[in-house]
Amino acid sequence: MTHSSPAPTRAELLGSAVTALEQLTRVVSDFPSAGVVFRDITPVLADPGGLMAVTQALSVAVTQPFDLVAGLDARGFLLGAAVAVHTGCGVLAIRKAGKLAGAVIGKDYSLEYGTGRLELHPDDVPAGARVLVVDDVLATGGTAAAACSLLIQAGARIAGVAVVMELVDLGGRARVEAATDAPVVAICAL
Ligand SMILES: O=P(O)(O)OC[C@H]1O[C@H](OP(=O)(O)OP(=O)(O)O)[C@H](O)[C@@H]1O
Ligand SMILES: Nc1ncnc2[nH]cnc12
Repeated sequence: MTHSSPAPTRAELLGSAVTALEQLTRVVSDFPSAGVVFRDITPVLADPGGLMAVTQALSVAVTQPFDLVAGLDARGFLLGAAVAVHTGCGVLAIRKAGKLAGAVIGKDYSLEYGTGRLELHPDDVPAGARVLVVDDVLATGGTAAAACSLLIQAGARIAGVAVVMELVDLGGRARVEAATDAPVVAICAL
């Protein structure tokens, strides 16, 4: 008779990701502009255990069911695709302006170190789809709030917003919560 170990709990999956993030995140001062402390998770993603831990944690961070994952340009693409494969969903690319071909809807936003515009192909969103929005960092919340607004405009329902890291002092959570009633969950809050 074989004995398999029980599946890890949600708390264990979140804890493993926090450990990987603490060990592997690169912190860079004054990037991309003076005064910004940049939290770079690319070393976490380059590590097989780190990538798996963060993917598993993002996949269970929001407990509401979802049918589709949306990854936010550009680091959110890596995470969104990983979560989509892990959970058996498709993935939407919410891209910076001028990159998506064909009919798009767009929204201007501001973030910690500038301004931008996000775009989405509304035809890729099935009516009423429950979408999990995935990104690496929640800072001022401008990016995630704009993404939620676009998805809602396209006919989706937001299942939740899952991010790897929340920079709490920048107050982004309130901005996202103004755009959606869905839960906003960060694996780690700094
Ligand atoms: O909460 P906010 O203040 O909006 O900031 C968070 C956003 O900032 C970063 O993206 P960035 O625009 O630097 O793009 P990148 O992923 O292409 O580096 C990060 O990946 C988030 O998407
Ligand atoms: N401080 C920061 N580090 C990494 N990504 C960010 N996006 C916005 N602010 C950021």
